[in-house]
Amino acid sequence: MTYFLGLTGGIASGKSTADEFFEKQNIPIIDSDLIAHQIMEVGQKGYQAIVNYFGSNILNDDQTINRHKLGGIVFNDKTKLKKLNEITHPLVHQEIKQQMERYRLNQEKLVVVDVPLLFESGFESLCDGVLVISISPKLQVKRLMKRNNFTKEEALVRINNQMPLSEKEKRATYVVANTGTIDDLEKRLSDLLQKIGR
Ligand SMILES: CC(C)(COP(=O)(O)OP(=O)(O)OC[C@H]1O[C@@H](n2cnc3c(N)ncnc32)[C@H](O)[C@@H]1O)[C@@H](O)C(=O)NCCC(=O)NCCS
Ligand SMILES: Nc1ncnc2c1ncn2[C@@H]1O[C@H](COP(=O)(O)OP(=O)(O)OP(=O)(O)O)[C@@H](O)[C@H]1O
Repeated sequence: MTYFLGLTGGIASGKSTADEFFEKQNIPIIDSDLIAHQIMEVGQKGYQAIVNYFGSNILNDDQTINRHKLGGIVFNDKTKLKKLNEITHPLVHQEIKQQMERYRLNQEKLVVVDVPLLFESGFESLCDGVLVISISPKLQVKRLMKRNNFTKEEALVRINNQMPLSEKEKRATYVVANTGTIDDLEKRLSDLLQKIGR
């Protein structure tokens, strides 16, 4: 039986950094951010619906969707974020489920399913356990500002568009703090794999 480990957390809490560790252990990852990006590529299922709703001003010169610009729009307008979610989420969820089914059929032992909005979209019921990567609000702001070159205000807007990390921690099966170095995180994840026994 495949064990599906849901992986979630807040924006910039360290999910992708955790994925890098799991990849090094040859554990397959289903990456929903990547899937969301793929479905909005030119000619893919989400592209036209997004352009129809948001208009051609969100396009780059080569007709690809400018995600930075789109992010700037939706994270400052709840109605537009809701609309983007309505377009993208069914497509993303369908692809995640298909990938899960393929791994199940291949009798893969452990698969990590990285879904930033896992609890918000009720995905925990499809997972055998959920790991939340947690950090303090202060560190989250700091890492997000540094990675995305955001002002503090821009970082807070993104964070506040998500379920509070403290709420996610309450709902988690496992919580791993990413408050130290990346080596510390890897050690904690390694201990977790021992615990899960895979
Ligand atoms: C708004 C978009 C274009 C911004 O793209 P960008 O490349 O700048 O960011 P990226 O996709 O890498 O997301 C970074 C992080 O933002 C957060 N985030 C992304 N989408 C959302 C959302 N709809 N609501 C709240 N937080 C979100 C997540 O923590 C995610 O890990 C993009 O995030 C998007 O299309 N979002 C809608 C689809 C979605 O919900 N994706 C999340 C996985 S299902
Ligand atoms: N332990 C750590 N020490 C220092 N920097 C870290 C640590 N863990 C992650 N980072 C950095 O913090 C930033 C956010 O981490 P990461 O991209 O893994 O978060 P994420 O949860 O995947 O973000 P998103 O929700 O946007 O997908 C990155 O720049 C990453 O390199």
